[in-house]
Amino acid sequence: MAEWRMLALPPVLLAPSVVPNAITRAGFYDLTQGSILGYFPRALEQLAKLLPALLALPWEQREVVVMGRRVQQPRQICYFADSPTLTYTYSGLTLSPLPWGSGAVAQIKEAVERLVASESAAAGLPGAGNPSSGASASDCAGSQGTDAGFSDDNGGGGGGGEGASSSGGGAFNSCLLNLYEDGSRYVGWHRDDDKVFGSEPEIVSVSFGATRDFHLREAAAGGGAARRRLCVRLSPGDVLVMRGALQRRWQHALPKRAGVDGPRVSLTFRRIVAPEAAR
Ligand SMILES: O=C(O)CCC(=O)C(=O)O
Ligand SMILES: [Fe+2]
Repeated sequence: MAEWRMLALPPVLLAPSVVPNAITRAGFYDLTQGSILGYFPRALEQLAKLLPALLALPWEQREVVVMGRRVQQPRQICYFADSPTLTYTYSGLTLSPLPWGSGAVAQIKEAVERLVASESAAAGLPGAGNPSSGASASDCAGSQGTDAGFSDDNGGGGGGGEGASSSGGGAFNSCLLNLYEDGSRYVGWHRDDDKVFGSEPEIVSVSFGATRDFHLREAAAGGGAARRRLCVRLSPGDVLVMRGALQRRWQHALPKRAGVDGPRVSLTFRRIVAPEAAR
């Protein structure tokens, strides 16, 4: 039975008999051996009003290569970053970033950075950083007229001046957004363990629109044991932090859900610490 170690104060262990495979309380959890998951329900609920602006972004359904076959992704995506050099390539697809600008995505970015810093500090965890360090929405707003809307002074990755592990907190330098038009749209099991994000990436997601279930499972079970699994129900304004060994030891997915008619948008904030352009 899963018994997740909760890191935040008060140090409450989830009772397996009550919530064996779900996390419903706010806090940081160590799922296994430094695989950190933070869950902050409704933390950015006040930004749910931005859903119409998010839906109006230039979404694209893109083609990827899965096991040698070209297929359309079962969702739409949109990608933002600090600089045009922060491309992101996965499954044969290279994403070229849009600049943050000063709209909904920039607003959410700033709120996410503040939230992660304050929750990390409250839990006594590293990653408290300086919530307004590095590239902020106001930096970008003040830099219109530079390279197609990109700011001059923060290109090249390594946001916040942190080390290559990327778990150090501070500003995010990129964001992959997903649009799931209804319950037939999904993302399959995967890990966001690409080299560009460093060895211990921190990825923070924010959800808006329809409520959907986010699933996690151990990438490999230890010693012949069954893989552990976990489900987190994500509602508008919910924030999920993935840190430490989580991308190495666990996979995640957002499965199809019959009966969900409305769209869901997720923003997944990341730090590119080893830009593809620099290789
Ligand atoms: O939509 C979500 O919450 C998950 C998206 C995800 O896993 C990803 O963008 O890598
Ligand atoms: Fe992911």
